Amino acid sequence: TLQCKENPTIQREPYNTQRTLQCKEIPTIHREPYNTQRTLQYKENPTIHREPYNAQRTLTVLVVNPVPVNPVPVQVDPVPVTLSHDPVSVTQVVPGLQVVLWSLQVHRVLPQWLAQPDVILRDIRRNLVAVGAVQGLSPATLKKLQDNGVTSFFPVQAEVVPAVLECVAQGLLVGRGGYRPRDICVSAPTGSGKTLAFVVPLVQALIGRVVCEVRALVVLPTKELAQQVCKVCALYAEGSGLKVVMLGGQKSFAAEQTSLAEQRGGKWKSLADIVVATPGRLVDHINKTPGFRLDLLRFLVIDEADRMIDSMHHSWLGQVTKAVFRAGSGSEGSSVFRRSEPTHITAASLSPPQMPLQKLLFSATLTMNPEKLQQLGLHQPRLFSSTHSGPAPSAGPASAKSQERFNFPEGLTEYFVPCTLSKKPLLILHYILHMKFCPLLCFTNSRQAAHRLFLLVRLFGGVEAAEFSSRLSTAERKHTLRDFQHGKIQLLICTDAAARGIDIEGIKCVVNYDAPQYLRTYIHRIGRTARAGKAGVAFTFLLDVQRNSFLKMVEEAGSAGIKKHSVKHQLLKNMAPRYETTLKELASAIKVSYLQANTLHPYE
Ligand SMILES: Nc1ncnc2c1ncn2[C@@H]1O[C@H](COP(=O)(O)OP(=O)(O)OP(=O)(O)O)[C@@H](O)[C@H]1O
Repeated sequence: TLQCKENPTIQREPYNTQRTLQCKEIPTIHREPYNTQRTLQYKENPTIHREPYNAQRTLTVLVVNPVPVNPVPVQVDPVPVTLSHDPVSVTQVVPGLQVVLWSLQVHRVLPQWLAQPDVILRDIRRNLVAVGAVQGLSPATLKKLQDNGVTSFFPVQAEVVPAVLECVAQGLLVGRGGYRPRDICVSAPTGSGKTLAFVVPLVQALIGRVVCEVRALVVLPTKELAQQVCKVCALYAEGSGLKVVMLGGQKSFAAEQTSLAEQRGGKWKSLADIVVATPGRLVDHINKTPGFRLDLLRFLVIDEADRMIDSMHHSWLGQVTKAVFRAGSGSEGSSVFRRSEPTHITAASLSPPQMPLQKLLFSATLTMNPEKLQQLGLHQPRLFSSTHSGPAPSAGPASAKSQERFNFPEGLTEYFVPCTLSKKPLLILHYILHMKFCPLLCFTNSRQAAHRLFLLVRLFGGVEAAEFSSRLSTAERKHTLRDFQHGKIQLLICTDAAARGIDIEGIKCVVNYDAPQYLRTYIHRIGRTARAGKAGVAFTFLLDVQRNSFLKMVEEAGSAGIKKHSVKHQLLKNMAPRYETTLKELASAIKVSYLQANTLHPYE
């Protein structure tokens, strides 16, 4: 009998910190002096929810140099083993055997909720569902959808809208069957309609509220995205009495404070039901705005969730959670429903009922890494996904990363364009001027590169171009996006500031002028086209040195196939003389702009 004990200092699971794995070899060890390595497997019950990220362990026993037959069974003392991804080796000298080496290796097995999601069909056009056929929608919601021209739901909406509505079918306090509602995670391709999948049920759930309090909070990574989602919320809340407030720094801090709460009769009253915010601004208001309370928050929507998890080092979620379960907050005195941070479920903890906080996560590239998702403290999560999970990520972060697979929009065609550094500007001009790919969204890897390319295209002439990056002020960025949307700009040269979530109708072509370094970046960039079931093309310019690794990355990620698109040298040749002149003009333009920048900001 071999026994190993887990190190009791493992903190991740509050109520079960030590286990004993017992493995018995059958028959006893002395039968095989020539076969010195065996694998014993101990499988954990996969239904155990307390431990979402590792459900299977392998104990490998290596018996070195066994002595001849010894009929007495070998008893090995329990040895504490710290759980880790790498095999942990322990050496013991055991009577009857010279040395026993054994190791405990953790095999990461995806928990059931991640391995077997509710499937979202990918093909939007062929899987539209008439809104009237979707369960749980109120007549007011149906009317609103009709007014906004939505007659059918996209697959993600047809799955997620009823699932959220089911959680509030018995009111905001309890979910289905009287239980705390499960958190919901949604992984569906770019442009598949995730925004309406949460806006519609949120508005319907809150429409009957009596007192105005912040009950829904939507957090997004950038101002532009927050503004876009805020617009959709406002559109669906219009006429319902629900108030939607945006906190993203578009207005001054004081103006945002005024829109959140006001003092009446010596008491603070909320002026917002739904708040759409960027994390930084949100935390500022939590800490500095009197009357801004989250202690009745019912829904926390985290859009672009994988990116928001990456920004967790700023601890915005911790601040939100603190505000949600703030002890001694105003509502505690006035409400019969006290609120405390959920811990173990006991009969006492369920009475009186308290307002549950339900988290809804959305992304086109939602991480399937349970350890990352763990940071969000999800409650019995339910996953809706259009991606079929691959094999469980094996040990170690590197291998887990390389196996990530995502779904690409159905109508997207991907190409790579072999090129050299000097040919890239000519190629982009060729795409616009000769191939008439307009409007064209072009991504570079830095704001300097975007600016240089913008100057070059402008000097070359014949193309209405603009740049979009952090070089521009918020107002300039807003105007640029609007002009692009209205067709006044043919070529928008941008950084990854425009890669996520931005929804501009009519973009038929995306060009990765600089190949993206990360798969997620690629997926979000190319996802600016082929939205809402429409067709679109994406080109990626690849230098020879980038080619193999990039193509491997894209293929492994689940791309339907990336084709080669070569542009004949002859086609670019005609533009070459003008291009040479432009390059010279560009050199002096950059010099001038550098000198100007240094005169204006001599210390930068
Ligand atoms: N049921 C529908 N009928 C018609 N158009 C819709 C419907 N649902 C969404 N759309 C449109 O589809 C487009 C894409 O939707 P949305 O921006 O919500 O996609 P997304 O999944 O959030 O994309 P991303 O991952 O890039 O953020 C929007 O222009 C939206 O108005």
